[in-house]
Amino acid sequence: MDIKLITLYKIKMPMRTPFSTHLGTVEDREGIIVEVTDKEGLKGYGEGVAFSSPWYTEETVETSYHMLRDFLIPILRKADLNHPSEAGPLFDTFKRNQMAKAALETALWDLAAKKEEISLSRFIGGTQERIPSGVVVGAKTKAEARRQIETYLEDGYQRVKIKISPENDFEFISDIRRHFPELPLMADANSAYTLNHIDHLKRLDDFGLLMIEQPLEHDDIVDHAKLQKELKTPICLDESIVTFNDARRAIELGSCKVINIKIGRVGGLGPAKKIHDYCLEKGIQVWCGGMLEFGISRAHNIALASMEGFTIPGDISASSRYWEEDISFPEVTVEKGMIEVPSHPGIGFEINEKRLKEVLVSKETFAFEK
Ligand SMILES: O=C(O)CCC(=O)C1=CC=C[C@@H](O)[C@@H]1C(=O)O
Ligand SMILES: [Mg+2]
Repeated sequence: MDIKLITLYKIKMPMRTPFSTHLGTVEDREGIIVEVTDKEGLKGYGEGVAFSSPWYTEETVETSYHMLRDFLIPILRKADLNHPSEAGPLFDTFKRNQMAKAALETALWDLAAKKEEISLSRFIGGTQERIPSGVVVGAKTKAEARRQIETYLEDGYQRVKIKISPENDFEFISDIRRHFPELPLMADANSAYTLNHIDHLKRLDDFGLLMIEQPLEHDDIVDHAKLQKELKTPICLDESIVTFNDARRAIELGSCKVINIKIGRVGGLGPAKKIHDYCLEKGIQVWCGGMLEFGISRAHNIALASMEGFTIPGDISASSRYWEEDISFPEVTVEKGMIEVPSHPGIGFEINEKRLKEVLVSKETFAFEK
């Protein structure tokens, strides 16, 4: 792919409103932007979506940076890649660290699509020109959740996801159902329950949730299979699916009826596409998850979600959901509940250089000699 240099930008930006789950609250979002420049001067962009601390998965901004600088960029230096799909298997020489791998791998996909002068969506086989948009409410109180939902429905979002735990689930969900009986609603537990909560969780079946996301442990598929047999509500796996084989095994065991595909969590666009294709073949529904991300990762999500199997609205919301001003432009907007898939080459968004400078923490460049 004739790479000339790679630049890592570490950035930090305040969120418009803090995002809370039972595991903690994010107020300032740190991240890594990866810029890969080829010998013609074309630039591809990826984003490291790990958080500052390891509350969601074991990765952090610092572990991702370490992996990129000390392992992934060096391995890419020695390789002679012809196509971005070769990066995933190459990076799998190293165990896990999926978000670090995805940050670099997605930049290669963007670069390759730009070289072909087609949109990333078309390059990966996307077929949808517009994708349905859902939004996540990360509120601490039910009054705040209700206020946020009202605003999001006015903005046209097609589906709402709320964060739950055994301490707040009935209070939140029954309040929302009372005010919004027809709302397409789902709940994300981020592993707040155990199998001892089976009877408690069965009672949630009455609320007509679209699905419950990751109720049990972050690395479990066995107990989820037991739970799914007891619940009418479909289980969606998020944290448990880190590789293609995790998805294959979970489907074989009956651990879920839906999978949330996050490019960062599974190590890149190549693995994300492979999981999508397998789920489509097996009749398992998929949707594209979010990581409170900046515009680069959001753009990759839009391209992924344009693939045939992504029929459920994902956690892909407008840039303004999280940011006063993003590091890319144009802003992602939601019109009548839909986001347009760009048709420009690559991800179809440009870097907002002024904003990038404002939020920059550090910048490091790695030259490739060949
Ligand atoms: O990016 C978005 O809009 C949604 C983000 C979101 O819901 C999540 C991001 C990261 C960790 C979690 O709390 C949650 C999820 O589990 O999907
Ligand atoms: Mg989740």
